[in-house]
Parts: sequence; structure tokens; C-alpha cells
Amino acid sequence: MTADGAYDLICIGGGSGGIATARRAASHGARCAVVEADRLGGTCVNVGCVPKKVMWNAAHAMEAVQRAPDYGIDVRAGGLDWATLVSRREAYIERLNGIYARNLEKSGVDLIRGEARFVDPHTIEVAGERYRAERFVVATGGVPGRPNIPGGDLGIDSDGFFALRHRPESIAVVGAGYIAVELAGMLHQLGSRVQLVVRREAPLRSFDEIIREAYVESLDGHGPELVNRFTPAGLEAGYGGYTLHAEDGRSLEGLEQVLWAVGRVPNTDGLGLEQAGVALAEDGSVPVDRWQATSVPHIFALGDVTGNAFPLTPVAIAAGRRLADRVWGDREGRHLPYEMIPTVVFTHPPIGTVGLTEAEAREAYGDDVTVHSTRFVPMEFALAPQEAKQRSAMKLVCVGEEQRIVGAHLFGTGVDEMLQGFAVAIRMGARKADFDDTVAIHPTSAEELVTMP
Ligand SMILES: Cc1cc2nc3c(=O)[nH]c(=O)nc-3n(C[C@H](O)[C@H](O)[C@H](O)COP(=O)(O)OP(=O)(O)OC[C@H]3O[C@@H](n4cnc5c(N)ncnc54)[C@H](O)[C@@H]3O)c2cc1C
Ligand SMILES: NC(=O)c1ccc[n+]([C@@H]2O[C@H](COP(=O)([O-])OP(=O)(O)OC[C@H]3O[C@@H](n4cnc5c(N)ncnc54)[C@H](O)[C@@H]3O)[C@@H](O)[C@H]2O)c1
Repeated sequence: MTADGAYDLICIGGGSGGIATARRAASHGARCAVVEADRLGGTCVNVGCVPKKVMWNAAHAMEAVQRAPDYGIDVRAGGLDWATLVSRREAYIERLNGIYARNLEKSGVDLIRGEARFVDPHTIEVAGERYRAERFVVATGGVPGRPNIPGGDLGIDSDGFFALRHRPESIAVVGAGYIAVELAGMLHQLGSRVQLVVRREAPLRSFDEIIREAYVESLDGHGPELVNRFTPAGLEAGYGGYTLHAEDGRSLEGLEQVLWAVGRVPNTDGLGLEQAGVALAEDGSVPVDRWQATSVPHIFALGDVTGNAFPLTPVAIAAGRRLADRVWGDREGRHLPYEMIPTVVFTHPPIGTVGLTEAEAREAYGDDVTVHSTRFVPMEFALAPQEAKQRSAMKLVCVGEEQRIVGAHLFGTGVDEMLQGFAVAIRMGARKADFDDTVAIHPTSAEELVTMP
């Protein structure tokens, strides 16, 4: 704190973005505080990426056990002990909460516990105390949304999924984005009977066509049952379980659980942003410019609360660190361009994507676009019976005579770990010829990317 009791920076929200910004600003000498109303680490650590990846790993282990007989290995899985899995997962998260607190302390960042509310543009109130700062960062993230239909308050959302103390025998997962396909996939692998309920023909509408097609094809016999063209109209609870009604009169009956994965809502309620003069969008998100500045120049916002196109942990972190480097580290001009951001969806198998889809590239570059794609059965399935073989899919989207790669779309075992390196090359402007000139690593799935016709 400064002599007059004010901080240089207060970050509201101790999640991915808030913590990263405060620690980086403190490393440049700024006096910083983070305000957190709940558990440190925010969505990612407590009810997002981290517990999700633990469940995905568990599902992956289950899959490996089921496929072991292909290699002559006689294993008998005694079944999943959900309670043990959950308690180990939560113990790990508790350790992380402690590590986050210690890291803040080591960085010299004060932690203020409680819910922050602006009382004027330079003052917030937390648990009855007032704190002043020269600048603020709003990094309050989001919360799961629910549909505004009768019974929309029944069932669970992704937070409720992580609170489940036993595995549901049957569950309908409603939604067609990241969270729906990920949670539906892991519940299926872990033994639940899962129906993935989408309003259109197929999920993952914003992804490249090759991903959508490969994903839907992979469900056939290997994943959740796809219930498409089903717009939920109401949810009812009865003795025989939940009944989910569709607008067209169809219904899904006898469900032990229903999970809403229909998008997230920015966390700005009760924050008093209007007292500080900060303009909000209609959906409650905080619009920002390329410098992460809100309509009030000394109040910045970043991460999920801004409604940015990539509500991802590393995006919130990158935006925050760059902001801190610019404001307190004298790195003029530094900001996060929201493009060429690689992302993985943890389905079974996973999806990896970076850059433009083929449709987006054609819209932007017309006939200048060339596309290279492949579908293949990875060697992992070489000894599997025909019906168990799963196909991978890969596509490179290129532009211009020099075939600069502007998009890569991958589906299959291992792509989650494969994409990061390729994303570096693509961000640096790699051309198809650079990929072709790179000696393949054999036998891998990744080699398909450098041997595409
Ligand atoms: C199920 C799920 C899985 C996900 N998986 C991935 C993944 O695999 N990879 C990935 O990159 N991203 C993933 N995400 C997204 C990722 O979690 C978010 O993008 C990321 O957490 C956003 O960080 P943030 O700092 O903007 O907000 P958050 O991490 O949500 O942090 C906001 C914090 O602010 C606090 N807060 C809110 N209001 C106040 C207030 N008034 N006063 C004080 N504190 C307040 C909240 O308690 C919270 O701790 C996932 C999300 C979900 C829900
Ligand atoms: N692996 C990862 O990196 C990861 C994992 C999970 C979440 N996330 C991040 O979190 C964000 C939020 O994920 P999400 O899945 O909640 O949101 P989303 O916006 O990706 O998907 C919401 C889906 O719900 C559908 N929907 C909306 N209203 C509906 C209704 N009334 N009935 C039926 N369907 C409805 C939409 O069509 C959409 O497909 C993602 O955009 C992603 O960036 C990332």
C-alpha cells in the first residue's frame, strides 16, 4: 500500500486472470492486492479445467483398461469407485488452493477475502472495509447459465457435476459446446448411460466441418447417444426420475440426472460497476478495447467477464500479464491479440484447433484458400477388432500461392499434446512447404501433419 493507504492495483477476482495480473504487476514493483470471495484459483482450479482434466484422465485410464485385451493383457477392472476419485481430486485441488495463496504471499500481493463492490471509481468495499487503488482489474469470471424454461432450476450444471457424490446411472447432458461434449464424454467412459441433447443437427457448431463430422461419427457405438434437433421446453421431476420435454412434443424419460451446459453468464451482479461508471453490455459482460480498458480508463477487465471469444484460462493469464507489463513494466504497446489461439476440447478422443476454420478462411480469402486433409486409423487401434477402431481426422487450411497455414483442425488420440508445438509454427507464419520439409517422427499420428498430400 502507498502512504495514503491506496494500492497501485487491486484485482477483483482471484482466478486465472486476477492472480496472474497482480503477481506480474508486483514483479514490476507495483503494490497490489487481490480480492477473492470464494476459493483461490477461480473457475479453472476449483470447478473447471483442473477437476475436469482429472475426470478426463480417469476416463482415459478406464478406456485403456478396456482396450488392454487387444494386446493380450488380461485385466479385469473392478469398477469405478467414484467417491475415492472425487475425494482424491478434491484433496489435489485443496493443495493447489494453498499453493496459490503461498505464491501470492511470495510475490508480495495482499489477499483480501470477501466480495468486492465499487463505491466510487477509486474505492471498493469488501466485508465492511474500504480499499482505494489507482487502478483496478475486474477479473470476476462467469457462472454457469440455465435455460429460462419451466424446471430450468432443476438438475445440475457444471458446478453441480463436480459436486456429485456418486455416478449417475443415466443422465441427459443438454448443450452443444465445450462443456457439454467434455462432460458427456467422460460420464460415458466412466459408465453412465449418457444422452447428449443438442438443438441442431450436431454439436460444436463453431468448429471446422471435419471436426464436427469426425466427432459425430465417433459417437456411433463409442460415445454418448446423440439426441439432436431437441429444443428443451421443460424439465419435470417425478418418482421415476426426470422427464425432459422438447418443444416438438418429444420427451426423454426416466433420467436420474440432467446436466445443463448451455453457456456461462458473466459475473458482474452486485459488483457496483455502475457506481464506478463502467459501461456493461446487454448480457452483463464488460466490454474492453484492445488494451483491456473499460469505458473508465483506470479500470481494466479481462478473462471470462469480458465476454471475449476465447474464454480460456491461458487467455485470461496472457491478457493480464501483458497488461501488467505495459502499465508497470514499461513494455509499450504490449497487449494480447485475440487470434491464433490454440484450444483443445477434452473429448474421447480429443479435439485440437487453432486459427481459421475452412469456412472462415473461404469467407476471408475466397479462392485463395487450399485445404489438405486426412482421415486414418491410428496405430493404437491396429490390433483392435474392426468395430472398435476409431478414426482420426486432420485438416490444414492454407492461404495464397505460398500456402501459408492459417488453420489446423485435429481430432484423435494424442492431439491434445500435439497441438501446442504446431501452434507455435503456425503463429510464426509456417507454410505447407515448411511442414512438408520437416522430417516425420514415425510411427506417430503427428507425422500425418507433415506428410499430407
Ligand atoms: C467445466 C469447465 C471446464 C473448463 N475447462 C477449461 C480447460 O480445459 N482449459 C481452459 O483453458 N479453460 C477451461 N475452462 C475455462 C476457464 O476455467 C476460464 O476461462 C477461466 O477460469 C477464466 O478465468 P477468469 O480469471 O476470467 O475467471 P475465474 O477463474 O472464473 O475467476 C473469477 C474469480 O472471481 C471471483 N469473484 C467474482 N466476483 C467477485 C467479487 N465481487 N468479489 C471478489 N471475488 C469475486 C470468483 O469467486 C472467482 O474465483 C473451463 C471452464 C469450465 C466451467
Ligand atoms: N477444454 C477447454 O478449454 C474448455 C472446456 C470447457 C469450457 N471451456 C470454455 O468455457 C466456455 C463456456 O463453455 P460452454 O460449453 O458453457 O459454452 P458454449 O458457449 O461453448 O456452449 C453453450 C452451448 O449451449 C447451447 N445452448 C444454449 N442455450 C441452450 C438451450 N436453451 N437449450 C439447449 N442448448 C442451448 C448453445 O447452442 C451452445 O452450443 C467455452 O467457450 C470455452 O471457452 C473451455
